Amino acid sequence: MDEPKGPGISGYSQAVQNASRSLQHCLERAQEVVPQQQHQETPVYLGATAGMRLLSLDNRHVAMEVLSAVENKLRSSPFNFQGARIITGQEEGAYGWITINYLLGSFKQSGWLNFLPKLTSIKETVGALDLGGASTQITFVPEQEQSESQENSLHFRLYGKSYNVYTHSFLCYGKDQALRMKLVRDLQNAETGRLQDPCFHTGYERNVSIRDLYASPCTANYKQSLAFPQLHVVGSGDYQACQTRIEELFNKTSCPYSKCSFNGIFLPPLQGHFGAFSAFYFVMNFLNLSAESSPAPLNSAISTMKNFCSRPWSEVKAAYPQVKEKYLSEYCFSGTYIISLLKTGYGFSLETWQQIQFLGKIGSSDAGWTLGYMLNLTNMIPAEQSLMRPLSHAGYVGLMVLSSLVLVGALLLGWCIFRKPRCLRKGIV
Ligand SMILES: Nc1ccn([C@@H]2O[C@H](COP(=O)(O)OP(=O)(O)OP(=O)(O)O)[C@@H](O)[C@H]2O)c(=O)n1
Repeated sequence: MDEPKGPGISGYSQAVQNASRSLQHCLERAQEVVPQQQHQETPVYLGATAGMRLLSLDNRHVAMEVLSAVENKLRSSPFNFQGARIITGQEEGAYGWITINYLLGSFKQSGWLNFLPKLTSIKETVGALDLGGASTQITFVPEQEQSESQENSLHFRLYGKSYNVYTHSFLCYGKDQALRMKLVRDLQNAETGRLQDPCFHTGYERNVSIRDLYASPCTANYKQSLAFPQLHVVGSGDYQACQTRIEELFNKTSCPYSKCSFNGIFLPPLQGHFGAFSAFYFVMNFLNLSAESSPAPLNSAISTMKNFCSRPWSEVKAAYPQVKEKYLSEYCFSGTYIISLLKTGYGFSLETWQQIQFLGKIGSSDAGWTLGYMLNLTNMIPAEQSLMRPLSHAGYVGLMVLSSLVLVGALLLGWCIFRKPRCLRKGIV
């Protein structure tokens, strides 16, 4: 879901209109894909994520209005609408983990997919890294079963096996909110409305409304009265300086546990392979750093970013005329943010970076929380493994012959008992 624009009424009605427009588009697409005779029996669920969690924190009433506008639209669709709700960060992490492990076949350990040899050859489950616009999630099965923080642990029983899973969702650490947080921090020392920003290319300029910038619960605490209504951002394209500013977003000063990621949040030692999807993939794929067979090592990812950020905006724009300007202008920030989040935030090293695979799709399905949400709501993942093995062809034929013989025998016996044919009567009487 798109992020809320701001607390002004026009911003909110804009958010409702945007939600309604994207939904209309989704419904039209679904009506094309699902055969018409199956529309009525096709269940539809709607889950909203961190953009709506933030809107709800800021103005619960408006968030409920958005949800009810969406509900009305879905109710009037030809599908079997089952409900709309805002999911928690913990659910978002868990469903992302379920999706990728379901698609990779890790729960059944059958390894039925062979197009991702690196991940499908693994016997254990794969960790999930999800990056959105407003939040980011990390979810994996740690080596140690006992967790130091109950609020980060989940227990699943799937196909007869138990999983103790670690998960955490960082609200405000999606890439759009992280950029806002960086800008308000930069503003703290600003004397004028002009800001030199190393996370944008040289020659790039953007005006940002100060009111919009502070309109999110992620930035509200930094609010200060400024003499200028607009921030004029001017790019200076410097990866190293950009990284230094971004790293200030991760507070590593105190940790009440044996180990933390940042902001005092428990993180057990990283374990196994990870699939990184959503914006992790969009950005790394654009930068050619997501090769499925062997992702670029951390050092080459850093040199790619250094080189990309230093390119003048006019050159970047000319090289990628097909990419939306909003996305293109932010890839320097986003790529740098991804490296900082994984390296400084979660502590991936040169070695463990190699365990990350950036994934857009697995087979033909999107990697993301939505499939896991649907599998859970429709009870499609059993808690216990079925003990019945499917019959072989020979077994099936044998069973059919045996049941036919039993049936014929039963009919004959019935005929003999009720009709008492002469042959039998003679023998019996
Ligand atoms: N081709 C694309 C598509 C999306 N994005 C960006 O990817 C992010 C994630 O978008 P989305 O998957 O829609 O996640 P959200 O719904 O924003 O996730 P959340 O609410 O959990 O933060 C957004 O910053 C969006 O601008 C991108 O860089 N390139």
